[in-house]
Amino acid sequence: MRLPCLFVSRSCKAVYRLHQNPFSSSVLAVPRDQRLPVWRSASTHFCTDDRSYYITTPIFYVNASPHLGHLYSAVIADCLHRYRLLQGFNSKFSTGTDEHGLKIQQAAEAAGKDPLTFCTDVSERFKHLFSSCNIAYTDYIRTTEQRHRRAVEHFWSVLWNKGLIYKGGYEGWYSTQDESFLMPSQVADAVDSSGKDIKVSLESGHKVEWMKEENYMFRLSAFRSQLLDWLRGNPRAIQPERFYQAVLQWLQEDLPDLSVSRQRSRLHWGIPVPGDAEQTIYVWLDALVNYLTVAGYPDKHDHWWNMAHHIVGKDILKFHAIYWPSFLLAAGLSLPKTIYVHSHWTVGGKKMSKSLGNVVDPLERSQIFTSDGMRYFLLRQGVPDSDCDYTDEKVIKLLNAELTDSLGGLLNRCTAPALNPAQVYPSFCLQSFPCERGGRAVSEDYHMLDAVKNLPAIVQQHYESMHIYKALEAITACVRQTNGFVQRHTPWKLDRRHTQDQRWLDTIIHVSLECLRIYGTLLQPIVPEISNKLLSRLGVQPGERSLVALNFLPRYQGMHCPFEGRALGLDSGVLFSRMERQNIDKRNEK
Ligand SMILES: Nc1ncnc2c1ncn2[C@@H]1O[C@H](COP(=O)(O)OP(=O)(O)OP(=O)(O)O)[C@@H](O)[C@H]1O
Repeated sequence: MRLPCLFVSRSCKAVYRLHQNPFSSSVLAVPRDQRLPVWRSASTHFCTDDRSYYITTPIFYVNASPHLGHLYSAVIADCLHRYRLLQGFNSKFSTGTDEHGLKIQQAAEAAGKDPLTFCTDVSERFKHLFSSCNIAYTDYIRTTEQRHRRAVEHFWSVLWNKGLIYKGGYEGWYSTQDESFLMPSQVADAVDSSGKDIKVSLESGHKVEWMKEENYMFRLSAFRSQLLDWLRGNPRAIQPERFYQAVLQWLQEDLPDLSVSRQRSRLHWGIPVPGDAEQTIYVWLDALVNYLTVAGYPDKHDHWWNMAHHIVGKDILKFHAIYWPSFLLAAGLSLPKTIYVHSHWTVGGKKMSKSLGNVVDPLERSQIFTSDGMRYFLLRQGVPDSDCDYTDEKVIKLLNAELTDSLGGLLNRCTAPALNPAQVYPSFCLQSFPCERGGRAVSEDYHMLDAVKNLPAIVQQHYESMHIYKALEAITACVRQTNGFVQRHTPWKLDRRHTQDQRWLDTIIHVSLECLRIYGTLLQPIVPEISNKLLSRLGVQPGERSLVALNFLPRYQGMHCPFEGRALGLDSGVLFSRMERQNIDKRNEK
């Protein structure tokens, strides 16, 4: 049975500041049994209690080309989507572009293009980036599409008919850059580049202006207690925990009604308010509804919507954790199951952003470091709780150490004709590596087996909580252990002419290939091309790569191993080529 699941994500401005934390380097504790573990039924079943799962990811604002931060949101969502597919879910993964609003109206004017042509051009750049980086979305939505307009108009009418939108006057601070309203306490004095006194948002640093106009207001203030009930009853609704706490804190503050329209004379690039051609719907209300549009709203949508999970940058948390759930409660719709929040990529300690112009071009970097190289770096170094500074040096060092040397080196050792002249998955000998002591294996080898046996469950737990870097930490630690296993037993010194040696040599290779099979399978959501290359080299067929019933080293448990004796796949070269600083500098100069 295929199970449903959908991802959606969206872009916007910085409204939240966090202290930069050093990376957590927690090494996952793998349970150890000092009595030399004898394990049974190691087959790992990835089940969730609720077999119907639905998850979503952001749409990106098209006022400029994509940068590395945008790719990061998409890669996280893609990784989780692929993970669900490998579990046998029917996963729906939605991304796309947010195309209305004053900033786009202004950017199009500046570019001398009509807004739709401008949006189409930038939207295509996002699509191109995503296809270059293997972002396997199933739905791509543009907020300028007719299906979305219909959904927004319907949504608005539901809120209006319930009396939750009313016509009123808005007067207050507004940041066009952030497309957001601010309380007086969120505004500070500043001086612009020409020495003029201005007011800025304390959170984003962007200029704010006093705005006074008649428009439609949403009764946000009516939803505070329902939001608190929702969060208190669902402590894992917003992850990581620090962001959940931040939202609870915001809910202690003032929650005034929200202006949800603009005068059309100021903003014409947007969806008109149904029944009032003088007003345009607020870009955030418009954009957030994209998640529903993709789910099928206003037609049949429950199937997907009741299982929605969002991936968002911390800059758009307030929109997703306060405004969006309030809109949904108002419309009588269920709330997202989880809002996964990630932090920012910085350059020299400053948030990478279009406005600051300190962006890293993700397309160019993925051409240099490969798509999988970039994906691996972003997911291995990106920590949801804290910001991370980007440098090319970090990428080179990480990829060379973990993909080229550690994983690639292990595969190369175990498949090279010198150690594996028959080019097969060799036999495992239980006498050489018995469940109890007495063979040629030593205690570290048993610990390694135990660690690799437990790895799928540990990785699953980290994928579930979006701590992908922890999943990679755990995999890397196991790869290191397997390299240590090979190094310790120096199979190249064994003499194939002696039966005992030959059996032990084959066993060492068999165990190492089994470890590699587990690593390759678990890495599929992160580095799909590298995993495919690795698994194909091991002779693992596409139908044998699922996370369901991933059974490590069945021969150790006295079970049949379908790979034993099977010919290896073709050698298609090194797993991941070494990155040389000079070559990258030369490419950068071009
Ligand atoms: N530096 C970053 N690190 C990680 N993710 C980012 C970063 N910048 C943007 N994002 C992701 O992209 C989304 C939207 O970003 P947006 O289009 O507003 O870009 P921006 O560079 O922040 O724009 P601006 O410079 O105009 O503020 C964010 O919510 C987040 O998901």
